[in-house]
Amino acid sequence: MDSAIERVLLSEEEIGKRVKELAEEIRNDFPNGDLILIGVLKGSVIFVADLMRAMNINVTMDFMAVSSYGTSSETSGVVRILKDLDFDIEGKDVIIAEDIIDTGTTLKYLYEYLKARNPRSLKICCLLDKPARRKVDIEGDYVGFRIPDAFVVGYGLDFAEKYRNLPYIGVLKEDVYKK
Ligand SMILES: O=P(O)(O)OC[C@H]1O[C@H](OP(=O)(O)OP(=O)(O)O)[C@H](O)[C@@H]1O
Ligand code: HPA
Ligand SMILES: [Mg+2]
Repeated sequence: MDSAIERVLLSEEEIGKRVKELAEEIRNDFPNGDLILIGVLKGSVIFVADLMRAMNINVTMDFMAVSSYGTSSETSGVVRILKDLDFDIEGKDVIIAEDIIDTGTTLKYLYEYLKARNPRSLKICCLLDKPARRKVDIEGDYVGFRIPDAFVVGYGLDFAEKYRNLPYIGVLKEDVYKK
């Protein structure tokens, strides 16, 4: 285990199993496929890659880049769009795939922003949900795990751009981010 990690919250096996279940839930809701899966850079990259391969239906992948955390462990509350979609989503079935809903600031902003482009349907799929920290009213339609209020890294999630490549999700030691 990496020395910056206090404890493993979700093992590689637990994550893999749950991602497959989420993919199946989505496939059951959209059996004809033709979905657009929108990943939110960079945290969702590993989740999106695993989720779409487990779905077994036609999906198109696109990414948006927004940033509110920068290199900190606290959200700035201001969401900036750094990269917009490559495709038009009007009349399409769209799922936003996120690694985590924490305060909800990022997803709330993104949801309203994409809704205004008139997709046929717009759903939220998030691997992790930290309800204790929520500041705005937003819920995932497909939620992997509800987790306690701790700063977590791994499986795409970073602290100051590090630890994204850990295969598990772990709680970061406090002295690493409170220094
Ligand atoms: O619910 P919130 O409080 O808004 O937090 C969740 C968002 O914050 C993180 O992104 P970050 O801005 O760190 O970018 P990254 O994905 O590149 O790490 C995370 O990946 C989510 O997108
Ligand atoms: O717990 C977290 N870990 C990493 N990035 C995050 N962005 C919001 N919450 C988190
Ligand atoms: Mg981050």
